[in-house]
Amino acid sequence: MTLLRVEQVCRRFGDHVALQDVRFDVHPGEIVGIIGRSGAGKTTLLRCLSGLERPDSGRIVIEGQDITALPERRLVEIRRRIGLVFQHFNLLQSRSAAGNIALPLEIAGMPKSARAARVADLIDLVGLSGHERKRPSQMSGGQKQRVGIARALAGNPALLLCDEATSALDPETTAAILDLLVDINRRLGLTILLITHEMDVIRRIAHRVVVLDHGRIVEDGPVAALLGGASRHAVTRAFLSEGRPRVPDHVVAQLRDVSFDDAHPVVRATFDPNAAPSPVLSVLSRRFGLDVTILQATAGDIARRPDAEFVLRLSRHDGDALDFIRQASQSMEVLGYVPADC
Ligand SMILES: Nc1ncnc2c1ncn2[C@@H]1O[C@H](COP(=O)(O)OP(=O)(O)OP(=O)(O)O)[C@@H](O)[C@H]1O
Repeated sequence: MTLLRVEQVCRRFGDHVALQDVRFDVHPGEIVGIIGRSGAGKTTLLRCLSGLERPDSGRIVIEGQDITALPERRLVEIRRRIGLVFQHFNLLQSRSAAGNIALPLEIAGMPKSARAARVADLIDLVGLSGHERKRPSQMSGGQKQRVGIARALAGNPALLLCDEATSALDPETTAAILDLLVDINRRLGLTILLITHEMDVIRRIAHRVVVLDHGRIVEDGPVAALLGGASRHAVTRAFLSEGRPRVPDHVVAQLRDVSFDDAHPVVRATFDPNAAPSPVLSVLSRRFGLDVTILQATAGDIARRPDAEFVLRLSRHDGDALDFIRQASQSMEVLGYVPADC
């Protein structure tokens, strides 16, 4: 079953094409990240998905309803099925945390007692107990975003659309808000679509990533597969290289694409610590007679699965040894070759 289907969506502003033939599906319970550089069309897509803007052509089908064909009056009902979380929270300064969360319920005409109970549940869900009476000016960025998320969840949406929801937050608060989104996804089975320009956000919580570039989708696939080296597009590779172990500058300066006499291959390999352990480095040394230098290493978290990534320099080119690393690792790529004295 598909919760959201985007079919051949196009949107132009004068001569400028902001979205071109955009198509993807989102299934119930998925966390999908849409990533793109500035001007890629993310905001335009989000505005189309939330019914704030109509595409020039194509269809956007939410729970079987084509929202591009609906009159404004019916669109209001569909918008209730979508919760929106904003980068700058968009809270009413004159209202408390509880008052902000209650607002969509008031607008929907929910009776006062039911409203109070629902708000109390939401405050609890987003971890804001004890802060319900605070005004936005008395809250931290993370607390304000928790209010924003609770308000978006108030109407029991089928889909949560997050527009750069953590871009205004520091790294620690970002991690806490992303943890909250994962928790909500797991506990409520809620489908989440994140719009971001930060690969780290995708890496941490998304199941699938859609890469948008110049208004077109250039990649759509499981996060683990793309991080594992399945990506083909330069824009995706540029995003993926963010936050990965940096190849030392003196190595980059001497890195060549093709092998040469006495060349030392430089290899990037990712290992899953949950997989059966394998003494990779000592096998390379004993079986293949290679010296292995660790140039960089990092331990991370890909879509909640631990991983470890290394940049290694081998003492000589050996096709069988490279095949061995490929088989022993989750993903492996030869970055290039450096001279012996590098
Ligand atoms: N109302 C508009 N009128 C004219 N051009 C627009 C309008 N809205 C967006 N655009 C253009 O469409 C393109 C996509 O813009 P959009 O805001 O969707 O990109 P974005 O990926 O969200 O960028 P950012 O990350 O910088 O917010 C840009 O070139 C932008 O200048």
